[in-house]
Amino acid sequence: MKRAMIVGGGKGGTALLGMMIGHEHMEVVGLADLNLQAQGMRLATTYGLQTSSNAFTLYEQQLPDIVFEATGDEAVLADLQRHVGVQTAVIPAHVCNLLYNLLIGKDELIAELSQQERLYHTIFQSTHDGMIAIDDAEEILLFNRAASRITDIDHKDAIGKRINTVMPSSKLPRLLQTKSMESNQKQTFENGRQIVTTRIPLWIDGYCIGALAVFQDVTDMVDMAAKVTNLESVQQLLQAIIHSSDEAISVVNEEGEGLMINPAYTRLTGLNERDVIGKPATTDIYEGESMHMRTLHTRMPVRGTQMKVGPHKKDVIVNVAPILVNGELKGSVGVIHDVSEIRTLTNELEKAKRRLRTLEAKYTFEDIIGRSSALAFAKEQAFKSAQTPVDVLLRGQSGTGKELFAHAIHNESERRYQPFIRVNCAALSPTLLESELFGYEEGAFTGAQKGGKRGLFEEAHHGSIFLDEIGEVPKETQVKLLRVLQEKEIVRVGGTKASTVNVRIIVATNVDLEDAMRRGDFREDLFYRLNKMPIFIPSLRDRREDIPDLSHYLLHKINQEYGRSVLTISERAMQQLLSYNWPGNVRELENILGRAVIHMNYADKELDEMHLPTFAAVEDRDEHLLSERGDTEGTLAERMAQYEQRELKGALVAHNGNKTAAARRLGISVRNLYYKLEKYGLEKIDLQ
Ligand SMILES: Nc1ncnc2c1ncn2[C@@H]1O[C@H](COP(=O)(O)OP(=O)(O)OP(=O)(O)O)[C@@H](O)[C@H]1O
Repeated sequence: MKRAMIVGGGKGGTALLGMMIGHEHMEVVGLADLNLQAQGMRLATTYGLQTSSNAFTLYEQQLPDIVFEATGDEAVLADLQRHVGVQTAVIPAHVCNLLYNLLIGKDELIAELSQQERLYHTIFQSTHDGMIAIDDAEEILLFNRAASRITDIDHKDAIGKRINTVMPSSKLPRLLQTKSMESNQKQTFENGRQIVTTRIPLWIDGYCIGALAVFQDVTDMVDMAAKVTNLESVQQLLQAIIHSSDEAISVVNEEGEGLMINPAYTRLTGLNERDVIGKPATTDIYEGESMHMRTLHTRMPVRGTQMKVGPHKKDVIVNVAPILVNGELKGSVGVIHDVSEIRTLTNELEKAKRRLRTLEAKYTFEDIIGRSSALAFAKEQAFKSAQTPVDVLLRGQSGTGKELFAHAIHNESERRYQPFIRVNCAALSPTLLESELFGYEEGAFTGAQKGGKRGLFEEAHHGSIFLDEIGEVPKETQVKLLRVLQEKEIVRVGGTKASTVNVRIIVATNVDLEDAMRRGDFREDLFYRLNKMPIFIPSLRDRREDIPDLSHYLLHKINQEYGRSVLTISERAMQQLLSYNWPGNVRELENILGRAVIHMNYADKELDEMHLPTFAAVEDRDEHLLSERGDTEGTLAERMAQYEQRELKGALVAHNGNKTAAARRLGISVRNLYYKLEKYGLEKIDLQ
């Protein structure tokens, strides 16, 4: 064991003395200083050391092997060396100071430390941050409790060891070279703990005497952050999925309070987040019991519940499922499928199918435009009769929409998927009409088809037959019709066997049937049989309030037919349309609008007065034709003939030369009209 003497009894010497007490190779034998401090004195006295204010005297008394100079006063040391040649070592003042401040484990010394120093020590040991200091030889000077906890290394195994032998991954030695601070560096220790550390070079009096690391264990934080980040991204993902869905989705918590909805939900129900989030689902959009609440109570999914939701009472199907996490109820999620569109499409499809099947019955009650009470009454009667098997008589002027009604009745009845056969009784000769309606047996007449032919009544079996212009049916055929109406039986032309047909008969006429009866042209029994369910379709002039709606509807129809895009009708044009008398009813309105659109430029978007014919002129011409009546001389027959000619001309003018329409308006057959025009030389009448 070497005998050591310490020169410098201030803090540095005291600290050095403290370090060496109990050292296995070194025995301190004296402490010399001009100005010995109280702590040094006490420590020396406790351990029975010699103290002196004169280093030479003390040397001579103790004759140590080595003299440590702990104050940095190298002059004293140099003198000693020169005079006695003893081995000396200089402990720089900063090292001494560091030792003094950081010295641990020597309870006696600690007890001597000042209040402030004790406070530093307590903080240093109790701080949650790990602290490791090394000296300029990379040896660990300092290793606090937190450092032990984080590194799993006992401070006793660390103090005094080279840091890399204890902690191979330590970057602290690097600072001795770089001498620059490294803040908030991430590092993973050998035991897997992750830390964030700040490494600080230690400077005293311009010397870098070591390095200090202050670090925190962030392993738990990193784990948590990873979890949080993960959770956040999962939540965002979930939200993105829910938001992009076209199905309306709502999520509630276990209490049934709204947590989340998507835009589709708002679109469907009209409710936004403010109305739903945090609000109880007990008073939600659904009629009756809340599906969410039912699911939360039963913990069972609810599937395929049909409901009507939102301001527009849309048809929806609701599915709700409980949200169970590890068997614990966390809420429920509801998905609402809007099926109204599917319903509409299905209806459209049905309509299309119907059209295909029946070829003819294209219109429904929705296609009958007009809100006037007169039309509404007729529609209501027709609608009601459609629900029953009753045969219907449609009456009204030409062009009022009788055929439209016949279609609508068929399509509203339970026969809608069965045939709808339309027959224009005025367009066929009496014999042809009979064979068409009732069919014929083989050899019934010359040219009759081999094997005979089914009649239209048979074709219409289970469906409806629409006999238009019933007033034109010859009297012989009327008898047969009566039989069908009464017995639902037909006998083919040339046949004897009656066969049953299940047909609803809808007939229409613009002829005054009572008058025809009086004239003997129409059978009374047939009339009364038909008159069970008469429906009168009002003339357009008697429901002028329907003209705007009808005009726009027809304009749209014309646009589609002609590939045009006329959007509006000007105020003045509408006034014109409203003031006209409409002898040709809706058909005439459609014709006039159609002609106007044809004459418009492609760029024109508004139908104006100038596009319409001069109604005044049309009416004047009618007036003129009528006023001529009074001035005419001649016999009754001549005057009758003249009157007839004017009526014929008037009807042709009103219908723009359309002979079928003119004949309809006059209540005569087309054949008859041709005959009369020929008779009066009016075939090439100038309509302008
Ligand atoms: N209320 C209405 N809504 C929409 N379009 C209508 C309406 N009434 C008639 N129309 C249209 O007017 C035209 C004439 O109608 P329809 O052929 O049904 O009349 P009608 O009374 O049967 O005529 P006619 O006695 O000359 O046979 C058709 O193109 C029809 O679509």
